[in-house]
Amino acid sequence: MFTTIYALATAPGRSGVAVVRISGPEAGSALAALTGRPLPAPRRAVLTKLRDPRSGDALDDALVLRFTAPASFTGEDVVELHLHGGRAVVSGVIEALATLPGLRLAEPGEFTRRAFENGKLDLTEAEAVADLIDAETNAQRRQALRQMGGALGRLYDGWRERLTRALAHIEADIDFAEDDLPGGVADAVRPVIAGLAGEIAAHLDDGGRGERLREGLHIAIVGAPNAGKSSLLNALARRDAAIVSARAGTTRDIIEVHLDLGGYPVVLADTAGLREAAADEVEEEGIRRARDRAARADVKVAVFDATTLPDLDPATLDLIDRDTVVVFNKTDLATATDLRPDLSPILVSARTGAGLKALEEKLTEFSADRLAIGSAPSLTRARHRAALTECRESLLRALDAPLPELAAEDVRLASRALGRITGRVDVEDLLDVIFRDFCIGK
Ligand SMILES: Nc1nc2c(c(=O)[nH]1)N(C=O)[C@@H](CNc1ccc(C(=O)N[C@@H](CCC(=O)O)C(=O)O)cc1)CN2
Ligand SMILES: Nc1nc2c(ncn2[C@@H]2O[C@H](COP(=O)(O)OP(=O)(O)OP(=O)(O)O)[C@@H](O)[C@H]2O)c(=O)[nH]1
Ligand SMILES: [Mg+2]
Repeated sequence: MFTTIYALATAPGRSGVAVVRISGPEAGSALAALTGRPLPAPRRAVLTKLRDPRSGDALDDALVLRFTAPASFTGEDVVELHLHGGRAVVSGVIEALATLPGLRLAEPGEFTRRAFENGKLDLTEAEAVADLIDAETNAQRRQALRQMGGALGRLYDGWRERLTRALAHIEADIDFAEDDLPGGVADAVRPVIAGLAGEIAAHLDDGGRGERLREGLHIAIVGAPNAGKSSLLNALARRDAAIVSARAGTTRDIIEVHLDLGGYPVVLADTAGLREAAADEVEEEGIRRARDRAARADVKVAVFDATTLPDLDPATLDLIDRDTVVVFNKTDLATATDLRPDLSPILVSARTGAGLKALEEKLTEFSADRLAIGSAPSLTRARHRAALTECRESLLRALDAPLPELAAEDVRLASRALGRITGRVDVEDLLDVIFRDFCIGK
């Protein structure tokens, strides 16, 4: 039914070891063609010479490993070639595989897609494989591992089972009722549906933490020109990411750096200094982008120049809300910094590094507050959120339905919405979109 696919599973380029993975019915014969020997026992690594089957040219002394269907990652016959990670070794092996009948290069995510299609993983677990590969911080890794272990899928499958039973109840009522049906859903089923609608609402009302943990918390640095925003970004990033100069209006484009704050992923953005009289239309556009980023950020760092105290830039003051950390910068130059305790400013010097640790701690606190996940699994994608919202709406409609037949149809829709998240029902149209974002070889 499936062709046999192959791809480099490790990162491209020169490396210590490179792994080429082959999956499908011809995986074993491909291995035999490269070694010219009988197949090794499954799940046993064997050191062997690989040769180009046409020329007999030596390709590598490799460690090879095979898995037999269905006991493999994809559920198919799988062969792994653990090669010396030289470019010519890898390209030689890939070219040799290309000449074998019934084999073709895998598309991004195709191994994992096959694992899904062979029932090894549900869709949330497959998505978690991609998330684990993309995980850059401990908290992201923990969330991905939990989902890959099936926690989210089990939650949704459990809900779906409850709906299946509720549906059976409603259908029995329809079958056995006398001519005069009482309207709507029977009293026995009502609390089941209402209860589930409530659980889904609570699950949805998580402040988007699972999704944010995947994407990273967006923090925008805002303030007047020359306040030291770019200097602060560089100090927090510990590299020279943004241009710093004594001229007001230096930064125009948004400069992003990725930080790991106590295991939480953060996308920190430097923005153009806010002022009324922009020097030109380029700076004007920069300020527009700065305001836009500030509006969309999860958290803002409002930077003020402490040397101008007690004057504080009004445009920056305007942006302060409960998601804002106030920073007084250039405290190495300022004399009076004990003003405006109402703003709880963090006193820093981007130049000397004073106060940066306190700022990092404050931002870590914000990140933990916005991103920390509890013991229950969180939804991690807009796709999950949309399906759950649809599910809940169908359940609420079922409760209001004037006829049991209509209620049954709404419960069916609700159940299908859940089934689409885990990939139990009609997902064909979704799969291309989901697996497109995977790495090649995964
Ligand atoms: N060399 C190598 N390392 C790897 C992978 C791989 O494919 N190859 N993985 C790939 O992502 C991950 C491990 N994931 C795997 C998941 C399932 C099976 C597997 O053989 N499953 C069988 C048998 C289960 C068992 O023995 O308990 C099965 O599910 O039936 C293998 C690897 C990470 N490390
Ligand atoms: N003494 C002192 N100077 C600083 C400090 N932080 C920044 N500066 C200086 O202030 C000037 C402006 O710094 P930038 O980081 O470019 O300021 P900015 O807020 O990014 O400015 P724009 O991009 O124009 O909005 C530069 O000359 C910096 O060296 C500080 O903590 N102490
Ligand atoms: Mg700047």
